[in-house]
Amino acid sequence: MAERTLYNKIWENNRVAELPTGQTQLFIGLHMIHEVTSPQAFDMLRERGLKVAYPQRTFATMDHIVPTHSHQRPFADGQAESMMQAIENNTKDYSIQFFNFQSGKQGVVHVVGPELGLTRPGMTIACGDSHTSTHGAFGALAFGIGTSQVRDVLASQCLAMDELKVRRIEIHGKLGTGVTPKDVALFIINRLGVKGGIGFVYEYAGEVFDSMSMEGRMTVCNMSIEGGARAGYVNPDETTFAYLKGREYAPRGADWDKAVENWKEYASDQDAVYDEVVRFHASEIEPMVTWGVTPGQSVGIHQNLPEPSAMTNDGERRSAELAYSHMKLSPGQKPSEIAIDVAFIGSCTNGRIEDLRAAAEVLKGRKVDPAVHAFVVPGSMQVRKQAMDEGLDKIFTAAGFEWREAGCSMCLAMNPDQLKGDQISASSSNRNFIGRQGSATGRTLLMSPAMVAAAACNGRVSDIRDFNPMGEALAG
Ligand SMILES: CC(C)[C@H](C(=O)O)[C@@H](O)C(=O)O
Ligand code: SF4
Repeated sequence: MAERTLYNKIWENNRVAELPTGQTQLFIGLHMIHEVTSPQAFDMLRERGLKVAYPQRTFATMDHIVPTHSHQRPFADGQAESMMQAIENNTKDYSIQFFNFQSGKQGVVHVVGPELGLTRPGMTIACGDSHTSTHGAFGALAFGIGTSQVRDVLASQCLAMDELKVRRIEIHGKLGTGVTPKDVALFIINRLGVKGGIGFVYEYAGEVFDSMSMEGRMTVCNMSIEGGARAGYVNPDETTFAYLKGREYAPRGADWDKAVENWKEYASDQDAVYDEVVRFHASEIEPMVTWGVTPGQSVGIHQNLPEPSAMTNDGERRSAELAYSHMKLSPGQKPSEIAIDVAFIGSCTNGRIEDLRAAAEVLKGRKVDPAVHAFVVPGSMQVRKQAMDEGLDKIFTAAGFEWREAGCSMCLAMNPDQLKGDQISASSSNRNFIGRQGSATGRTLLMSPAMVAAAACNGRVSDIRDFNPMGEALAG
């Protein structure tokens, strides 16, 4: 038998049955829900008189619609308030643990699961949200599902799934100064395409991932879906175990040692067989910024924006032309010529403590350009608290950033945080689709949190490497 990947092992371990459709019935170890994709799923359960099969395996939070100026109830927006009430009632009726404001644990679902130690190696994880791939950073098999599948998981703790192929993406060497996991994610998508991962799970490997923090691995796994992959993972290692140790839901005492031994077994075998292997070198990766309307339309900070006429692929060229007309940018421009109106730091891609630390490091002793509206939205209440314990909130506010409550905020703008007109944002989020940040003509530039901070201070897209940590721009 061929040696197995982590994907093969988790799949086989959780296989319940082969279905007549050719799909596999897969057991789901952890199910997370939020207020947007769960209400109809509960309605469907009620209509059929079904119970939740394993309520102790589902955990709820709310994130998308939460206002970030204040968590004060009732919310000013009646629709947001009623979505909030729906999740309160549903979790109560079906005895599901709900991380509400009072718990101090509310936040973006993909920040909350890992930080509470709910996300663990070797698990199958599902959530009605495309960025569920984030949890793969722990060596879990985690995928986003639709509302009818949320119903299926609630009712049976199982999903009918098609088998996926595995592409191993190796990045060798060491990342240069100022090059972050976000740049790695944008680089991979740029090279392999926004549809390149369709039908695949991505296994991220090589020195770059071996030496990456859990926060960084989460950033990269989070964006697997932006490259078309249904899921992405990093094999569990000592970094994974160190992150999990002592977390609220992580095993303790003798159970901990047993769990670690078991988790190690899930890592892909040395000679595992992959459907594809792709290799890059870290030295190819620069700080990245998107210029278009897909996360694949990006350049290194010192490259000029590309010429559509030079693109040999028709679809790519048309997409670039559309992007230029929406973005009001031109081929050949330099990223540093793009002025910004809004700076947003947050989201399940880059709203964790390390992201906030990296941005605060840039902002120490600096001021936001007066023309820029800058705000930071911690990914969860726990991230927010930790940041305040470290004094990061003071650095942000002294620089001119607003310090907000936890939520999805302007990542998706299903709340009052929205671009106006054709404003341009420098954003640490994951999608730059047309209309994504609340205005049909709004424009989004994706980049790392440190790059957002730098852009906020300069009023335009900037190379993070031109800043030193002491608050002065480096000469030259
Ligand atoms: C609202 C939700 C279904 C959606 C998703 O699935 O990803 C959102 O989180 C997003 O980032 O676009
Ligand atoms: S932060 Fe953004 S990407 Fe993440 S779940 Fe919320 S809306 Fe989706």
